[in-house]
Amino acid sequence: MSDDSDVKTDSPDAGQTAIETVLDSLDALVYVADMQTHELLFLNAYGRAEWGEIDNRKCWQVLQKGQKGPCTFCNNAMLVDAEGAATGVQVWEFRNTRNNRWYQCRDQAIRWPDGRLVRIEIATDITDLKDLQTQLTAARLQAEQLANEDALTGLANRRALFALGRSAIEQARRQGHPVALIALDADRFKRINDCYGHAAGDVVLKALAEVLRSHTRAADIAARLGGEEFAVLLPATGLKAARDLAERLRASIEALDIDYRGQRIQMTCSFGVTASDSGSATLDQLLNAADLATYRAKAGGRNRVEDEVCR
Ligand SMILES: Nc1nc2c(ncn2[C@@H]2O[C@H](COP(=O)(O)OP(=O)(O)OP(=O)(O)O)[C@@H](O)[C@H]2O)c(=O)[nH]1
Repeated sequence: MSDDSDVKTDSPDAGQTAIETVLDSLDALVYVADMQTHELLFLNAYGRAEWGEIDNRKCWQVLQKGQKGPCTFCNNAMLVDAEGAATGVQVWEFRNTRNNRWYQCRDQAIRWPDGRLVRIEIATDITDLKDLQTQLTAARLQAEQLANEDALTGLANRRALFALGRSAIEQARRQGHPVALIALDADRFKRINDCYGHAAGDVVLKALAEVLRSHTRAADIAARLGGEEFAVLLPATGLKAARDLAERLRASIEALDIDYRGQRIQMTCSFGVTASDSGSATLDQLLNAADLATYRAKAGGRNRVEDEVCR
């Protein structure tokens, strides 16, 4: 038995209509362009709705913005090999220059009915996915930063000092360089909190961190170990240079005149300095030696620098 619909789908025209119906129903851009001239041979309904009719134009004239010639990123050359045979599907991601949306493009060279090789592209909009990826990357970077950064001062935290410090010390040991550590502890910080309030104490800790930041090199690691305790790890630095730096830090902190809501706050710190000549000490050993020296600085009257060789 044969009815009207059988007759329609059997005819070449009907077949073409069916294929175009399928292509025009896709939630994706499908286009075909001549690989030599870039003449646009087919654009499905999705493409026409987004970029307009073909109107005897080339692919780059329809799909891209303000170009005077073919796209600099055109991948036609990758779609055929040296013998002119199709190389298969090339998948890539691209941000369209006309609508700024992201697409995953699947490109391929195919034989057109008249025998020439043409380029077919199927491109799906992945903008939402890209936005999500961007948000996830930003969130991951932020989480990594938060995990390594002291929230109040923005300095490295204890965890980061250990993570970064171990590799800095390892490098110093391999190169036979010295490595030094300055520990500092705010003097009578409880009084600052008690007199001016905890928020004022926070402002003072931030000012102290700023002094450390402004006196250290990129390779140094300034960290807040917790509370009012800080440390600076100094790669390729011997005891004498570290002591000199600690003295400059001490004087700069003593000279701070912090304005907190109209009140002037001064502070001092006690410093313990240590160094390992050949970089052979561990970070724990450096911290312990610096702690001993800090303890002596506190016991000796505060606002001073003491040192301790780390063996
Ligand atoms: N504002 C503020 N205060 C903090 C923070 N962390 C710790 N502190 C305070 O720092 C003070 C430390 O006090 P202590 O350990 O007694 O030492 P100190 O008063 O500095 O005395 P010395 O170390 O002996 O000179 C405490 O009052 C803590 O509450 C913080 O993040 N912000």
